[in-house]
Amino acid sequence: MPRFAANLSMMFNEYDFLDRFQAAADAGFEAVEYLFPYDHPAETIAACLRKSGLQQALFNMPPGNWAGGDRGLAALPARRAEFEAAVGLAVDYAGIIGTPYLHMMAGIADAGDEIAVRAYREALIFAADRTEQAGIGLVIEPINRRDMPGYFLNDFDQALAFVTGIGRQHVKLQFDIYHRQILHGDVVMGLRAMMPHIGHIQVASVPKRNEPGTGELNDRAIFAEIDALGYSGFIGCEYRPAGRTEEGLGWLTET
Ligand SMILES: O=C(O)[C@@H](O)C(=O)CO
Ligand SMILES: [Mg+2]
Repeated sequence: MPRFAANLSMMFNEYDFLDRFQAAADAGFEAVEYLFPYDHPAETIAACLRKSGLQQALFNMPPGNWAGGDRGLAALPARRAEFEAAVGLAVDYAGIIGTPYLHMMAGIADAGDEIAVRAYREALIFAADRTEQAGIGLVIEPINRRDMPGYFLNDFDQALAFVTGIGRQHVKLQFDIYHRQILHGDVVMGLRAMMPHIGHIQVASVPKRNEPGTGELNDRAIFAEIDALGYSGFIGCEYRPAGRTEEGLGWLTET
């Protein structure tokens, strides 16, 4: 049975962000992930983890101006200085919070534009160097363009090519089952083919992005496959609960 991390950006939204840690622990989770911790001092987040006895599974590097439409900066050459500062801040936070992985978002850019591709490749090398020095894993995640229109990294083979192209042990793929199903389907074959390069996995039902087991996929069979493939990390529960978070956790005990 895989181990699950509550995604505090989507789950437990009934509570203030800092209270979501204890709520996740009380609900039986042993780990958490979230998009961005940067509204709070890293020491405060670390204290929440300690107090609730939770492990940190993953968080994202600062994405630029999220409210203004930014979804990462890596493929945007004009934002390079801001990107480098974002990597620095994320690594500083990771040093205090502790996390096995940081997720570098790509940004809104044309995946066929050579300038964006070059910028992304260079950004990936920069982030790989900084995270390697800090002893942290780095992941990149293909995201479907229905949820994130114009997102640069929107294909699993494209993402895998960047991972294998850079050829660094600590740079891996973030395999979000929800995005995989929307983009390509063939989830189990994708997991089998890519598992040596997968650093982190996330799950939600398709198409509603609710609790696992409520959509078009047989999530239980997929979890069994992930186990059989020897994945030892956490699966991030990156879903929007259909109702109150705690009331929708039956799938966790049934898995
Ligand atoms: O799947 C997603 O959307 C996330 O994992 C993310 O990092 C950006 O929103
Ligand atoms: Mg995801």
